[in-house]
Amino acid sequence: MVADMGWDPKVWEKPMEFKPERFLNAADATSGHGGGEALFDITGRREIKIMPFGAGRRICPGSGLALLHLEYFVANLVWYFKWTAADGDDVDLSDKQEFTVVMKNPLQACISARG
Ligand code: HEM
Repeated sequence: MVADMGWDPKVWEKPMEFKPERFLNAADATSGHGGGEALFDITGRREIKIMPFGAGRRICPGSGLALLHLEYFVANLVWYFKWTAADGDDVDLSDKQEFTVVMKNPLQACISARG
């Protein structure tokens, strides 16, 4: 059901396309209000288009900490390593049923330390 939300073309433009820029301009995504117009709201206060932390009274109380931590973590990975796609890499986001549902052809990244 949560996955169906993410694939709903009435909610997301070209939902199956990898378009991380759809989440840009979302400075107030966690608070649901504040500066800038958010393209989405993960708190479910205004609308529910995506709910990685649940919604309502039992929403994850650690979401603020988690988002801060993840931003720091990803920023460090970008800062310390050079990222390139593996030769002949062809990402296919379609479902493949294994023990869990996985990507048919996941991204294979080559990383090397920045000099
Ligand atoms: C990326 C990281 C995280 C994700 C995706 C996540 C996601 C979730 C989800 C989906 C729920 C269930 C919400 C519901 O029942 O509607 C939840 C609950 C909860 N999370 Fe997180 N969480 C994350 C990190 C954290 C962190 C860092 C903490 C604490 C420091 C935390 C503490 C909790 C607690 C205590 C609950 C239970 C809330 C309740 O039942 O009232 N979570 N989380």
